[in-house]
Amino acid sequence: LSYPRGLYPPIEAYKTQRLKVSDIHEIYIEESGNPNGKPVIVLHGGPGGGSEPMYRQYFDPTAYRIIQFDQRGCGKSTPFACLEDNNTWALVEDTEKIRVLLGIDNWVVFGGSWGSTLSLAYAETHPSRVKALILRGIFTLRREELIFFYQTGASFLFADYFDEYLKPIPPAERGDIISAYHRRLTGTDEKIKQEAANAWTTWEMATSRLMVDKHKIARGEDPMFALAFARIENHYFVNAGFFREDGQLINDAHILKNIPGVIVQGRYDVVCPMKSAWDLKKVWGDNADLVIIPDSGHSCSENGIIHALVEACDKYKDL
Ligand SMILES: CNCC(=O)c1nnc(C(C)(C)C)o1
Repeated sequence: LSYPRGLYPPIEAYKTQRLKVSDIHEIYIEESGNPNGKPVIVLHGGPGGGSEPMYRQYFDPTAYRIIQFDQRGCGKSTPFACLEDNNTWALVEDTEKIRVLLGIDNWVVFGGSWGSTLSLAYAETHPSRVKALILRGIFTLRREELIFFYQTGASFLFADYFDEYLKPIPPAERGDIISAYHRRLTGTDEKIKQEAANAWTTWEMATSRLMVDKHKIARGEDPMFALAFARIENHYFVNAGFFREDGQLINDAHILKNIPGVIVQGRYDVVCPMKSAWDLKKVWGDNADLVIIPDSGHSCSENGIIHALVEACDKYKDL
């Protein structure tokens, strides 16, 4: 299969700033591209994954004012890996605070994986602020999604890496792996905490692409990245995403009916299986263009995913 569209060239931020968003949290914000361009907010995954310079490259830098930030407790936002006062609705309001700070009326909202979760939570709360949604690897944090990836499901396809993910958890606790990891990721034994963070993160890095990428797996051994990623992800999961009900983001997707959007979904995404993209499309309706990439997994760096995301960003750059 050929995917002619690639990333735009790497660019640097032209402005960075920090914004105090609560008594304890301060977030790090970057702007790049064209200061007078069409604004787009880029919501990173995880939660707790932090933003990346590569995320700027989906956008035509002459057309877009690209805004990124590190969500609470990760990347350059502080305090590092902090779970206190860290929840979905606080991040939705942080996104609004950034919009107001930057003097933006409405914007394109771009997010993959957890970033798609946060994009949906934001758009369903502030629909009038969203010109279009560009989403990848739909994750709505339903119980069935968490069970599939963290308990039983993906384990059938990546049985080898699943055994590594199980290693820090004794057999007696394997009936509820997310809770078992929670005890270790929030405990007082720093060695056990780091070992759990590395194993949790490596599981996700190993399963993120159609073809296992040893280089990507290495991120699981980056102690700082793994600690924030694992602690914050697990915290959101044990709290079921802080939603009022299981399936809230799908149930409320009728709110998006008049918002145009593109959903880019890898057919073989085992981290955020395509059922969630399908269920979302059925409620969001005709304004959602579902693009299933036949030979991709979860990662935003798969060739087919990049091609479709760059096409989607070009489609909305004149909105
Ligand atoms: C369930 N978490 C999926 C997610 O949001 C995610 N997966 N990998 C990432 C990073 C690219 C941020 C590492 O985020």
